[in-house]
Amino acid sequence: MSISVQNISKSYKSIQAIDDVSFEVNEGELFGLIGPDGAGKTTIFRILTTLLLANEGNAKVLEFDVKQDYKAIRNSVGYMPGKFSLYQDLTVEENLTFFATIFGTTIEENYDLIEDIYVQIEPFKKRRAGALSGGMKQKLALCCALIHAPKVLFLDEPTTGVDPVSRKEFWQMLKRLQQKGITILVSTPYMDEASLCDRIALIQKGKILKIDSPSNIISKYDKVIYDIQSKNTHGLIHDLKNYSSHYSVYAFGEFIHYIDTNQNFNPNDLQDYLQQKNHTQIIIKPAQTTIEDVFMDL
Ligand SMILES: Nc1ncnc2c1ncn2[C@@H]1O[C@H](COP(=O)(O)OP(=O)(O)OP(=O)(O)O)[C@@H](O)[C@H]1O
Repeated sequence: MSISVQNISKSYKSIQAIDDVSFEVNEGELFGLIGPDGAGKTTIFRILTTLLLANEGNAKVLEFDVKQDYKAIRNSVGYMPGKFSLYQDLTVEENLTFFATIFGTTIEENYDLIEDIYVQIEPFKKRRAGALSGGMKQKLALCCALIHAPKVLFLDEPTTGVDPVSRKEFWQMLKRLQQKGITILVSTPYMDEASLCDRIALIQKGKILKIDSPSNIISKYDKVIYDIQSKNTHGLIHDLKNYSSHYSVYAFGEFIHYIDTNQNFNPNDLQDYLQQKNHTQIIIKPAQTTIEDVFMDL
């Protein structure tokens, strides 16, 4: 077991940031904390990286206790905080040297671990970190978190504000790091990234609502979702919400996702209803369930 969290709670004055959270991350696993802003993800990261004490519960990282063994944890984990963690006025190279030095190592010593990532930013090594693009900042921050060869890597919303191509590349990098034996706990508000993790915890309002592999979470979802479209999207949402047997209606990409309460739901009846409401170019077809759909129904 690389990470073990047992019944952790934390409040900031009257705000209950996390409430009785428990989960475990296996050695070498890529585990995702998936949830919207304010769900409590950063609080969990800060407790596990020994920057914040929980009010209740216990947590261990690499068998070290977050309270008693905080020094050992700090030496053996890498942390990439959500908010930009680099020194904006230092260059790429200076930032990396700084992080290597505080961990008593050098860039050369662990270069093989960061090489894949560093070669992409090396052409800009004399540029100040503050003048890098979002994707490049993210790669540099990852290099800095890796420079002391941590066994566990904590990545808090590493892809927030990063363009889709860089996001994709970033996840490919994470997979390669995982193959090198690093355990990774990553958080993201992007539901499409959830499917790239081995297991995920869906978290909302400080509580973990589900923990499983993305495929199990989807296959255990027992409702049938329909993709619905018509020429008048705004009116469609309104009319679907007024359909007497509707269960849920929400925009999903170019379609509306619709779930009916009736087990014997007949799409033709809904088609007739929408035609009566003067909708045209109506499409009703079964949709693929996604993690986002499961989340919407929690
Ligand atoms: N220092 C603090 N003082 C008071 N409230 C806080 C503090 N830090 C976090 N909170 C509150 O605790 C809750 C959980 O915040 P947290 O930052 O852990 O969530 P998050 O899932 O990481 O979201 P975000 O991406 O917005 O940071 C939120 O309601 C937040 O407003």
